[in-house]
Amino acid sequence: MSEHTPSADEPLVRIRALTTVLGGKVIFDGLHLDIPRGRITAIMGPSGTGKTTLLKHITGQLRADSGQVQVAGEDVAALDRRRLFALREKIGYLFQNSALLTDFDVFENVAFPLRQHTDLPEVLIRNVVLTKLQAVGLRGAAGLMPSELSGGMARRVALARAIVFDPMLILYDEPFVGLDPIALNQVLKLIRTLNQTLGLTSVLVAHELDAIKRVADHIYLIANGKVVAHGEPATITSDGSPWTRQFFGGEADGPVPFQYPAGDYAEDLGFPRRPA
Ligand SMILES: Nc1ncnc2c1ncn2[C@@H]1O[C@H](COP(=O)(O)OP(=O)(O)OP(=O)(O)O)[C@@H](O)[C@H]1O
Repeated sequence: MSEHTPSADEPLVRIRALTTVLGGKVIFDGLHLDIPRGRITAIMGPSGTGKTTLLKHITGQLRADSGQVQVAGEDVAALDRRRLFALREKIGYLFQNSALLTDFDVFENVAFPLRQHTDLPEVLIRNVVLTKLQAVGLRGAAGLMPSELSGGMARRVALARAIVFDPMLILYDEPFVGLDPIALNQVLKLIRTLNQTLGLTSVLVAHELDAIKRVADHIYLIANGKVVAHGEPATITSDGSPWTRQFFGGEADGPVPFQYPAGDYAEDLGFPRRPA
């Protein structure tokens, strides 16, 4: 790809002065953020704050209005189509809904990206798929259909598929939603184990603070288009700032107001205006 060879302690993802406007709304307003290599980084923030949008910037699905998103030393916006696809092959993406193909069994779901993007012989496809299924503990489920899987199993199959190209980076978007405690623990354990054994870098978007505390090395809290807090789970949640107090304390009112901006209440109710 490029001639730039990033060093091991350079962040894998470097976001600088990112500004994004969608539908007339400012989502990011000069966002700065680093995703260090080999670590598990959690991105948290109120609903609609732009967490999924941030993941789309990292994969180059979305262009910024200004600022820069660098992945492995490359400016994502400057990549041509071919190099963008090459970059995307090195990024695994796990969605909340798992997005398995319902007409294909587990084996074929994991094999799908290999069949789409490579000419590997069947024997190698089989080898890769079974290795990935073994890594998520589901080699024995290769012949099951998605309808026969629990929510936790479906999430693990999707994870096997997300690592099929041995990515350098894996993006988890709401991976814990709807999981029972056992499945949640299995997914947490997998995120941690895969990060270590495959030498991955992981980015995790989620709302479940308890789960995040157990798996993430550090947390970015994003609100109003910027990073409002950053730190290790043990310290960030008690740093005393109004943002962390409201977000991690689950307070209904604070920097994120309870009331959506509105006009004058009395006027809305049709009361006569009071003289000034
Ligand atoms: N293509 C688009 N056009 C216009 N607005 C968009 C578009 N995509 C996202 N948005 C808006 O951008 C904001 C951020 O959306 P995003 O899905 O990134 O938030 P989020 O932090 O992931 O939210 P949640 O926690 O609820 O999943 C939302 O207000 C959303 O409505």
